Amino acid sequence: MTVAHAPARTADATTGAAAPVVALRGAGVRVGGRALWSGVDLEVGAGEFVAVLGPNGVGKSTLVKVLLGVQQPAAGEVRVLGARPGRAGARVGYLPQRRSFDASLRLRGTDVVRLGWDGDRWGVPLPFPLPGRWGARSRAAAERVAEVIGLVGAEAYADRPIGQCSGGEQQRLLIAQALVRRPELLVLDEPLDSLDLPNQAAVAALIGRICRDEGVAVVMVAHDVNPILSRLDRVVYLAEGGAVAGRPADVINSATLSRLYGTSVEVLTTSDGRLVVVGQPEAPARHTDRHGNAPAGQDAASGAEPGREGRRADG
Ligand SMILES: Nc1ncnc2c1ncn2[C@@H]1O[C@H](COP(=O)(O)OP(=O)(O)OP(=O)(O)O)[C@@H](O)[C@H]1O
Repeated sequence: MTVAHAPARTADATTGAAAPVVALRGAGVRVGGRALWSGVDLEVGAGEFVAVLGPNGVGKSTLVKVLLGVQQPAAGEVRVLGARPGRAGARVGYLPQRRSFDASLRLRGTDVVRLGWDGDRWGVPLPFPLPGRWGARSRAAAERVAEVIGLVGAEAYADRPIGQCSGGEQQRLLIAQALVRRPELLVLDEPLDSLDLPNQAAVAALIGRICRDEGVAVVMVAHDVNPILSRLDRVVYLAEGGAVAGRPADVINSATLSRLYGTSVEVLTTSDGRLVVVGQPEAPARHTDRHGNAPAGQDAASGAEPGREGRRADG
């Protein structure tokens, strides 16, 4: 895989040698007795931004689970911050896919961010100051919470109940929650999902800034690569049985994707520089739920033959 510049490294827990933030070598995974993807080679250095792309159901969220240590790889080697996945604790921040809050939820944005600091130990923070050492810890937490709320630009609505914040505002607060313990790696599962275009652009810019200015490595599952395309260092494109990783231009092109999927895939560039992938094989039949009740042989969304509809990369 082409690496634009040498990734910054951390010490490997076993060997003591310098190690990238994330390293997958020949990694593969099986769920429910079925191989999802295999042969994934990927290195992510400090401050690098990498997107995980591929059709629905191909195993993007499963790759996230592998990085978090929740899902064991079936093949190859996976290291996160120089250790086996799941060992890095607060050094890894995580934003799960599709979280929504009930409008009547009383928890404020600030409380949600604070849960990222000590929610695993204390639940919702106490509303009164604590004395002594606990007071100092509590003040440090409050300062860090205020700092990350500033970092994501959420000051104006952080004291509002989270359920009354917009989708974009909630997403910024959840990113702040994932950042509050100063992670070196941020793993984001479709953080732009269900946001409108201006909010997609704003949250993408925020994530890019976190990478560049804070030196945090970001691995982000994306349904549409376009909002983040200009900010990415690398992409990993998953397919049933295979994968390809590299710089966006080296991966998201007709020749590479046709080779990966074993069928003719066209990557078109629109006049405003957006990528559209045409002919990418649709997800396996398991994902019929995402396509309504289309008649056999017809896709509900596009009316096209399954797997032949145009879609933005990756879609
Ligand atoms: N524990 C499990 N047992 C059996 N199958 C599973 C399990 N977890 C996930 N799967 C299946 O593995 C496949 C990959 O799931 P995953 O959520 O990783 O895909 P994805 O690429 O993130 O999909 P999407 O784009 O729709 O979010 C799906 O077909 C899913 O149903």
